[in-house]
Amino acid sequence: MSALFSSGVSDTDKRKALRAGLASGELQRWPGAFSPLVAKLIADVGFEGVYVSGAVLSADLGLPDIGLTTLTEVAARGSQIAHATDLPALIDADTGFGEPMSAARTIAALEDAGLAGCHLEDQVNPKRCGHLDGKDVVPTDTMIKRLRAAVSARRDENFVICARTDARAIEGIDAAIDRARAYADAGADLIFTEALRDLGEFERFRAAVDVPLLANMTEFGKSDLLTADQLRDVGYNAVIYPVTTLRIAMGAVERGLREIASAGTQSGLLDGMQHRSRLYELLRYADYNDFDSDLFTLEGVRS
Ligand SMILES: C[C@](O)(C(=O)O)[C@H](CC(=O)O)C(=O)O
Ligand SMILES: [Mg+2]
Repeated sequence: MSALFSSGVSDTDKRKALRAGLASGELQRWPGAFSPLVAKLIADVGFEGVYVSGAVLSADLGLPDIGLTTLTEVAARGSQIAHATDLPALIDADTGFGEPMSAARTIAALEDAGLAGCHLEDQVNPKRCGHLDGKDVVPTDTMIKRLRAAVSARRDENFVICARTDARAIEGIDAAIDRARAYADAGADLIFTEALRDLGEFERFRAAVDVPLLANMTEFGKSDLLTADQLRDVGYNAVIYPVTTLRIAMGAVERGLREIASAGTQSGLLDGMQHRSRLYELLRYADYNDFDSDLFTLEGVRS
């Protein structure tokens, strides 16, 4: 069981766990945590890791996902989420927050923040959601510079640097595969294959690239929603559900607010709510009480 106050597993050990998961041949499932509390729930339900989404981080601040957030904001929220769980957390670093030297600094900041890895994408700035039209990619050699800078700044060799290619929707699948190969040669540990259409495209990617691959099962986008079994059978190594928990929560919040506005009470909503006792269980309320009473007893002994 994890420690109180913060994670009981060191950043180094989480990174080793992430690497081991990627090498295990088992599909690593990383739902997005929109808060530290959600990260605790993800661990409790039994997933292998936690994802910290840029789209969610922006939306949570009331902003669209168009590259407005700063490294400081992303690293700070990432740190809160990463330290709330014993699971490794992979964070969305967008385009690296600037030119290659800034991408390098991003890696240092995210390592310091306790993340187990991050992804950098080959979009131009300002970036867009990978499932929307109107995005664009930088030339391959520009992305390679971004990646090389990132890799050279890494101090913990186990920190996972994932390269995301957005090229499928712009240049087609063959170009996306060529880019993935080039990014792996530049030192990427994992390739995020953004906005592939269907199972056949995931299969093509898997057959063409021999580094670990990550699938993005985001809703209302360009990709079919494939099951974990389908992705496992194709040989993908990791899957993220980046915005899913936020969409579930916001759907419920909106329905609830409308009911309170119309019915004048929330009493019809109680069955759908997380109970106070379940919240306290997740937060380990009783363990904090024990900790506190131990302290109290200790003081009693001293006086
Ligand atoms: C994975 C992603 O980069 C994110 O920020 O979570 C988004 C998800 C989304 O907007 O649905 C993306 O795919 O660009
Ligand atoms: Mg993103």
